[in-house]
Formats: sequence, C-alpha cells, structure tokens
Amino acid sequence: KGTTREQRALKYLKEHARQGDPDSVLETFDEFCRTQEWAMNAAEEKGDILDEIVRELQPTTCLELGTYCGYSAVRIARNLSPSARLITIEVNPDYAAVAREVVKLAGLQDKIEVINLDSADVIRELKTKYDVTKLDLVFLDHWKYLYIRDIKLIEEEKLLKKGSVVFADNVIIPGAPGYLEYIRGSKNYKSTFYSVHFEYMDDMKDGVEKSVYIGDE
Ligand SMILES: O=C(NC/C=C/[C@H]1OC[C@H](O)[C@@H]1O)c1cc([N+](=O)[O-])cc(O)c1O
Ligand SMILES: [Mg+2]
Repeated sequence: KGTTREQRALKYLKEHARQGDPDSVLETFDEFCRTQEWAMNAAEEKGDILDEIVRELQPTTCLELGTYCGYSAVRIARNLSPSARLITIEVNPDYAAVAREVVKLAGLQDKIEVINLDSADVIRELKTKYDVTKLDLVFLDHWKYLYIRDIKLIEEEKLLKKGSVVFADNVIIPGAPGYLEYIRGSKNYKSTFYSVHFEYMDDMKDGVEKSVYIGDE
C-alpha cells in the first residue's frame, strides 16, 4: 500500500508530537525532515525570520500561498494575537488534506483556514467572500512562477496598506527571477534580501525576500 511522503510525515507527527502544542509539531516536523525524509517546509532558519516578522508586525490578517503540509501556517499562526487569522491556499488536494490534519494537531484550526483552490480565484474573492479588508502579511511559497501573477492581483484588488509585508520563499532555489525583478523595481515596496540555508540542507544557500508596501492604498 503506497503512502505518500506527506502521509508518512503526518503519521510521524501524530505519533511523536504533543497534541495542541504548535512548537512540538514544528520541532517534530523538523526532526522528521532531518532524520527520515526531506520535505519542502520553510524549516528553522527561514522560520526564524518569519517568526521575527510576525512578532514585530503583529498582523491581524495573513495570507499564505502554498500551504503544502502546513508547517509555515502553524509557524505563523502560533505567534498571532487571539483575534488574528491566517488564510492559506493550497491547490493540491492531497497536500491540503494533510495540512488540515497538521493544523488540527497543532490546535490552531480556529486561527487557520486552509482553502483547496487556485490562489488567483481566491484572491479575487478575498474582499467579497472571505471578509478580508486588508492583508497585513502575505507569505509567497507556492509555484515560483506564480508569485508575480499573484502579487499583481493582490495589488489590483487593493489588498495591501502602508506597512503590509510581503515575504517570499525560494527566491534563489528554485528561484523566482521575474518576481524579484518586479518587486525590487517597484516604487511601492522597500525590499530586503536575506541569504539563508535551503531547508534542512546545511551546505546549500537559498534566499528569502521581505518587501514592505509603501505605495498607494
Ligand atoms: O515548489 C515549491 N513550492 C511550491 C509548491 C508546489 C506544490 O504545491 C501546489 C502544487 O500542487 C505543487 O505540487 C518549492 C520547491 C522547492 N524545491 O526544492 O524544489 C523548495 C521549496 O521551498 C518550495 O516551496
Ligand atoms: Mg518554499
């Protein structure tokens, strides 16, 4: 009976992590990826930067594109204030199913909504269907070639306000050249690049880009 890597990870989390404890879920997931099977989580180093952004920004409404198994969703939500929430979009139904289980295991189902749809379709409906006014934090971690499409859509929908943070994973590996050129060339953002290790690979370098929106609302 063939299981997927994501199903094996979930099984490991259910067997080894403390129910209702987000920190334990994250630590256990990192342990799984270092000792059993690699997976494309943001992991410790990128996660620390994400933690720092969330703690400093104290966002009320967060959007994540590319849930995968929910590692970064749990990472973000564990630091959110009581009324704050995270909407995370995952187009792959198998990943979304695992992510929902991981979110439940972490006890964060009241703060995280996992949506199994295409990101563009959801972004167009955030204001009307998902009761969103503005996005304080956006985490881009889905298909790399879609970062530029979706950030333009988010701007078109006027979902950003001065101070909103757009945080992008993998700008070096696999890379998002079009996105980097766009966001660094835009007068509406102040961007900072962080050189970090690629998830769970201490001898590989990746990069993340933090962009603060300073444009028109
Ligand atoms: O494609 C990546 N993320 C986007 C995920 C894409 C998957 O989720 C939606 C779609 O069904 C696809 O299967 C990615 C890829 C690598 N990588 O090493 O190839 C590393 C990362 O951190 C990544 O976020
Ligand atoms: Mg990634």
